[in-house]
Amino acid sequence: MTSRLELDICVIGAGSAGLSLAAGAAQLGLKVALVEHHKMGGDCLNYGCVPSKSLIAAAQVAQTLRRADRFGVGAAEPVVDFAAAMDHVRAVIAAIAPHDSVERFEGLGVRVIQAPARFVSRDEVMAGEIAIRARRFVVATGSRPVAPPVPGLADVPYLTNETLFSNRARPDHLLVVGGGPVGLEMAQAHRRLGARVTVLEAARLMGSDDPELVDVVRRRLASEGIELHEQARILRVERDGVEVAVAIDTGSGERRLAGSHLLVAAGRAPNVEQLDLAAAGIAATPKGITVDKTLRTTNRRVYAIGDVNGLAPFTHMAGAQAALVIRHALFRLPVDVHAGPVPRCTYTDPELAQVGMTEAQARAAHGDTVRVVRWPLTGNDRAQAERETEGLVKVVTDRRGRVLGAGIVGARAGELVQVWCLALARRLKIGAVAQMVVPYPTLGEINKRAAGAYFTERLFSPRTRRIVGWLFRLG
Ligand SMILES: Cc1cc2nc3c(=O)[nH]c(=O)nc-3n(C[C@H](O)[C@H](O)[C@H](O)COP(=O)(O)OP(=O)(O)OC[C@H]3O[C@@H](n4cnc5c(N)ncnc54)[C@H](O)[C@@H]3O)c2cc1C
Ligand SMILES: NC(=O)c1ccc[n+]([C@@H]2O[C@H](COP(=O)([O-])OP(=O)(O)OC[C@H]3O[C@@H](n4cnc5c(N)ncnc54)[C@H](O)[C@@H]3O)[C@@H](O)[C@H]2O)c1
Repeated sequence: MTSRLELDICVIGAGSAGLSLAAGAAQLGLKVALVEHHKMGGDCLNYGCVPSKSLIAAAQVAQTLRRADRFGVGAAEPVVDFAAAMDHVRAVIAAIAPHDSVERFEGLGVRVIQAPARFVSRDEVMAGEIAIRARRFVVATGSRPVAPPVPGLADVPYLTNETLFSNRARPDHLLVVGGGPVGLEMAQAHRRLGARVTVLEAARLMGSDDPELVDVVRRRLASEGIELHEQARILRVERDGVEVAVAIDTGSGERRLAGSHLLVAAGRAPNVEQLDLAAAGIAATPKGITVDKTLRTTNRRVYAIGDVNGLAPFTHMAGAQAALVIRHALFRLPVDVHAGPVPRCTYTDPELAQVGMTEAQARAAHGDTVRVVRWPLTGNDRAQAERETEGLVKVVTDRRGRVLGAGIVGARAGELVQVWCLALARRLKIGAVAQMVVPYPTLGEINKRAAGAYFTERLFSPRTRRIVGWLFRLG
């Protein structure tokens, strides 16, 4: 029997975006419902960030053992219990799950409804047997892995991020389709845990990142024994006994690669099919629900945040978009989703982090007036101490020194990039970072040194030397 609910806000989807929105709105005193048809926590907790970073951590331990002799500690080929590594992944998910749980959200005053939601009109949603009317709806239904249109793919068993972390037997040979963040993070983790790994990428690895920085990652992956095929067009996929075989066009002919497992990590599609968006007058493209700068859809009562709008498919951006909707819908403040920087980090080893424009984007926008400064990790004492000297920071500014973007490849790049996130968010000039006093010896010093490099030429120029000489002799 249908029951009715009248609310201030109805949030559809309990992933990173929906949870942040529901928690914020409920704590501000609104009557909120959160509708989720599957697992609380969505992709990030169950099939995305959390399991992938947990597996990467296990793989890092294995790699540290292998390379311990550089520190005078006996190196050993680690004995990897793959199922136990997956138990570790499960345990991390379980440790974080209470934070995203029904119990916690009900404790915050949110009505959690575990059912699929769909629009029935511009201002009503059906969630199972509950008809919900609300002043505002927020669609936060996320995305799912896409299967590329490869002949034969539908007829072979393959893994995606939704099934990979349930696999408890180490693949003998993992074939990975896609050289984006999912493909590369998981390729390296599996390689380090003892699998043979081959990556097949249709274009180039990490296509949206700065090629100079990607090169450092590429070299490391190859040196660890991962077979990388870029510009590889997959012709077909087929079964080969118990194995899966992929035929690729290498440009100079066909090549056949057989593996024990196939992971498809070839991009994402928004979860919109079940929502009956047309019933609510909400427009969408294959990339996601169409939103304006306030994250409102073509139905002004409805917002769309997180992966489902296709703007910036990252957990931190899902949270940031939830905060914008709270500002706009609850506090009636102006917001612009395009105004702030979008940082990202791929957690390969070395990590590759980027915020703001890459050099190519900056040159396209500002021409040759941009300035580029770099600082290598070899020039950092802490990196030397830890034998983590591969990588660099690269900062791009406009001609007045305003920071346009920064990219870092190296150990803990995701942590190191944060100062540049602040610089971009506050529209700082590079001098602000150069003047910062930071503890020695830290990896973070590379940021200050890169910023300092911007001024080196001018600081130690003949003109400055003349001025200093003159000033010094004055007294
Ligand atoms: C392997 C992997 C690793 C990743 N690693 C990182 C990382 O390190 N850092 C990072 O920032 N990002 C990472 N991401 C991306 C990140 O996971 C996503 O950007 C984030 O989870 C998006 O959150 P969301 O709330 O928009 O969607 P989701 O987390 O997908 O949540 C959407 C929720 O809506 C529910 N839902 C869908 N349709 C309906 C319906 N009709 N009714 C009710 N409920 C519905 C779903 O069940 C789901 O729970 C990773 C992604 C993957 C796949
Ligand atoms: N560290 C992180 O922040 C992190 C980690 C993992 C995933 N994510 C997010 O998850 C999303 C999905 O990641 P992803 O890596 O699956 O997608 P992606 O779109 O970033 O990369 C997919 C790659 O697959 C390639 N590809 C597509 N079709 C192919 C084919 N037929 N044959 C060979 N290669 C093909 C593409 O050229 C591309 O390089 C991303 O948007 C990312 O933001 C983030």
